[in-house]
Amino acid sequence: MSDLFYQKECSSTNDEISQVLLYPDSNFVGLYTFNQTKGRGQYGNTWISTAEKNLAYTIAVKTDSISLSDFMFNYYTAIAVRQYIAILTENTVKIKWPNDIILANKKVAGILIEKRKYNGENYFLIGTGINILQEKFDKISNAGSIFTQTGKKHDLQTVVKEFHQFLIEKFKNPPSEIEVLDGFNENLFRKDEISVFEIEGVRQNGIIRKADENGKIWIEFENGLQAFYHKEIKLLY
Ligand SMILES: O=C(O)CCCC[C@@H]1SC[C@@H]2NC(=O)N[C@@H]21
Repeated sequence: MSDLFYQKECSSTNDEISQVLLYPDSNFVGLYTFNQTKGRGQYGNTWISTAEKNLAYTIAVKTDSISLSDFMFNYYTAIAVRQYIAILTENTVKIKWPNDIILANKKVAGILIEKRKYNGENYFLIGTGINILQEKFDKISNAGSIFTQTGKKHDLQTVVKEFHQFLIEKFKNPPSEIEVLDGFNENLFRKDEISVFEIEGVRQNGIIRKADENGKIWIEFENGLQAFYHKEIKLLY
């Protein structure tokens, strides 16, 4: 059964989705709110969102319905969210490795993928926060919303319904791993451009060349190519 549930207020859609995964055959079930009070980001960070301005959404997908490796599924999710926001905004949208969604140089969406077992079934919980109408952001943050970046105000209910259908379609029809990797690299933020990175507190210029099938990013420095895992390197932008 694929359904979409709404909660007026919710701690975290990734945590509360268990309440709506009622049957062993539940798959592609979504839960959303516009008022998430304990949003979680990657690596134990918090995800803070202004009430009634942004979308917090989680879709539960059975792991055995996905043929991609975890790294590739992570990339594929970023590709799908990127594509949806590009279609919605009619703008260029990029993926900042490993899975932040960038519109006009600001992060407008973040993705948190977790694996959990409910009713004896293993699920990917794909949580996406999309900043849609929020007007003000911390000046030093790299965050923005679709509104701050395009000047357009989208209807939250319309967006979530379209987004849910879009993701179901994508997850039911995943392409090959080669296509995922190519699609990811085609939309990689700051690929082939000189950027500033921070490695163990030291700043260095380098050029992003590619993301690989093991989840690493390859960056060219003066002394050659080097590969990094997430958190080993920070792109300053
Ligand atoms: O960029 C990140 O660190 C990931 C942020 C993910 C936020 C979304 S909002 C919906 C879902 N529920 C959560 O608590 N987190 C994810």
